Amino acid sequence: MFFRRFLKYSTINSGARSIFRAPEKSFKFGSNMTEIKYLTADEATDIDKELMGPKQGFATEQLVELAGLAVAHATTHFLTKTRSNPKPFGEGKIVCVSGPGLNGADGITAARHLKHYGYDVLVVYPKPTDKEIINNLLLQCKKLDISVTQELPKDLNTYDLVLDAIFGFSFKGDSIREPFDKIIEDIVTSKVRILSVDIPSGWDVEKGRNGACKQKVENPDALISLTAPKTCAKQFDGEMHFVGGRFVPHEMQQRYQLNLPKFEGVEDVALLNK
Ligand SMILES: NC(=O)C1=CN([C@@H]2O[C@H](COP(=O)(O)OP(=O)(O)OC[C@H]3O[C@@H](n4cnc5c(N)ncnc54)[C@H](O)[C@@H]3O)[C@@H](O)[C@H]2O)[C@H](O)CC1
Ligand SMILES: [K+]
Repeated sequence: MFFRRFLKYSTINSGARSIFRAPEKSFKFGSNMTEIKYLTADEATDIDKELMGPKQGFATEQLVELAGLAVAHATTHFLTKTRSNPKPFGEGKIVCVSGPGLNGADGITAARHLKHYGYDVLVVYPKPTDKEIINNLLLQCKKLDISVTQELPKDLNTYDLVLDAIFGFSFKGDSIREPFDKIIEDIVTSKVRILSVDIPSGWDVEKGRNGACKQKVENPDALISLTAPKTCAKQFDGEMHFVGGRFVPHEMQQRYQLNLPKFEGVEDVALLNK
């Protein structure tokens, strides 16, 4: 049984580092292969609410920290192992573009971790807020000498990666309001590769790029689905699709039949096969 499981997984090697590549179908003992769960919008919201409510007792800050750390790890895996121009760990310029909600908070948290890893990081936070959680995260970045601006850098094309942390599963509507409409347009028309956090911004949680919104991060190069992939992630056809955030209690995983892949060692991200 273990041998069969082993055969279903492959490892991507890059020097001494490796990351577990899990199949989109994860193994369930004593049964056939069971597909990883793709969440509807309602399921994603329910899981989020339950985790942060009295039933499970997680603080928002805790989940954002765990999500942001997973985003930082997925970013390093992508930049060190991408088929085109991979870079040594800690080398490269990353611009994190953060929206007004918790998707943005995940990105700002990732930016802080990436700076500790040695990356040259810029945070673009276009719409100032009075949310304490976000302002604390921005302060932590500034204390680490990470520049925080409201506009994209003029030399965007010199960056190695854009972290798309603009909108996650609470995005709604058939158009994007200012200033994010222009920002998304500038990102997608640049040459910089994009790693989207949880959902490519502007995609519908279920209909994906076929949703009503015309402005969107149409073709990200990488995606990290947090907690579990949303239905839209079935349409992702970029280079690397990670699932990240190793914090869902086992009972919840079973009740929602998430069928998450096994995370290798201390990894909090797993790469899903396409
Ligand atoms: N599931 C988990 O365990 C965790 C998920 N996390 C991340 O949080 C986001 C969802 O965060 P939320 O705050 O609910 O919303 P968003 O960040 O997706 O965005 C809401 C934000 O966007 C504005 N907005 C909505 N539609 C539009 C529009 N058409 N134009 C302009 N602006 C729009 C809205 O007003 C709000 O301000 C999830 O995806 C994960 O990334 C956390 O990490 C916690 C753990
Ligand atoms: K996003």
